[in-house]
Amino acid sequence: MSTVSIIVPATTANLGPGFDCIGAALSLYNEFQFTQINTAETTLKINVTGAEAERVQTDESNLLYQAFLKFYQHIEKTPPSVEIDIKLGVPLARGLGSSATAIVGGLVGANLLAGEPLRQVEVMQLAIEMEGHPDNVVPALLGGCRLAATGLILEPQRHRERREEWEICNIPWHWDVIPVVAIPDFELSTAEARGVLPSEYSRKDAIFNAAHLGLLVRGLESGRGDWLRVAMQDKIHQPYRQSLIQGYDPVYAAAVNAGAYGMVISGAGPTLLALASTTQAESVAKAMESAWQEAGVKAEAKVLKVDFQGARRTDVEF
Ligand SMILES: Nc1ncnc2c1ncn2[C@@H]1O[C@H](COP(=O)(O)OP(=O)(O)O)[C@@H](O)[C@H]1O
Ligand SMILES: N[C@@H](CCOP(=O)(O)O)C(=O)O
Repeated sequence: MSTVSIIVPATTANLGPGFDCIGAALSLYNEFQFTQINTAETTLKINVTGAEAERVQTDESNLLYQAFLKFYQHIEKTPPSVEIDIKLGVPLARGLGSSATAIVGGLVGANLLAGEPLRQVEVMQLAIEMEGHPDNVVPALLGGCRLAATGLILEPQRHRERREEWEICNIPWHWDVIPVVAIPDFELSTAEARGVLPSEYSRKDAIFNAAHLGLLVRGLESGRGDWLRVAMQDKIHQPYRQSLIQGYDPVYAAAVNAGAYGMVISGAGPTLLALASTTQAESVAKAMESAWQEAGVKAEAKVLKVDFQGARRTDVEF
């Protein structure tokens, strides 16, 4: 019988203008333990603890287990019987990458149990395939703030474009840029929040986001609040999602009035993310929480750190 324990950080994806391509890992964690059991037939037992534990499936449809199965399918081996313990620290369906923790957790746990036949880059590839976009699974796996892009190869004879492998770029994060999240007590599924987005955009909006993403990267690196204030604006997803988030406008006003550089929707929402200096972060958190409460929504705000390690094993010392 062998056991591995890992933690996987929450993420905040998009950061305003970087829809589907940039995200950062945060100091909020899900913990997963995998115990391999030797039985003739493949069996599964899942135990879940923590807030909203009853909302997580404990059968084969569990997303963590789906990722575990995908790993074994990929290496063309029969999955072993396993008991999985899940300790939830990342709230579900709030735009903090709970699904990414499950996908990364299932793949990393399976890889460790199997004796690490896959390299980290291969695990990452599988995770992106499962999630459908890289901006939450990549920082969840690697930690830090990461930008992901692929090259496209034209295949004229087949009338299509094919993706090359992902290029992952580490985006330096200035020590005085502090992530503050305000998490409301209602859920918004990523699928629903993607469903309200248009399929095409104007050239004006594309140029707006290209410029703002460039400025965001330099703002995060330099810690320049004047750049971040402008850079966090976006025309690709936020204008369409704000109406799904009751209280967005007053919480935005409260965050900026309390000294935040700016505020954006975290991932697909409904959590709202402000970036602020160390000296302002606590007051920004309090202001966001109260504004949300005044708008009739119970919410909890947290001053977090960027997690620079990503998914990691916790049952062995390195
Ligand atoms: N620890 C977990 N174990 C299993 N499944 C999970 C876990 N965390 C999240 N999920 C699945 O992911 C879903 C939420 O995904 P999603 O709507 O993308 O929101 P989020 O923004 O939190 O990633 C949950 O409803 C659940 O099905
Ligand atoms: N780019 C995606 C990110 C979804 O992140 P999540 O944390 O909400 O799962 C999107 O905005 O749809």
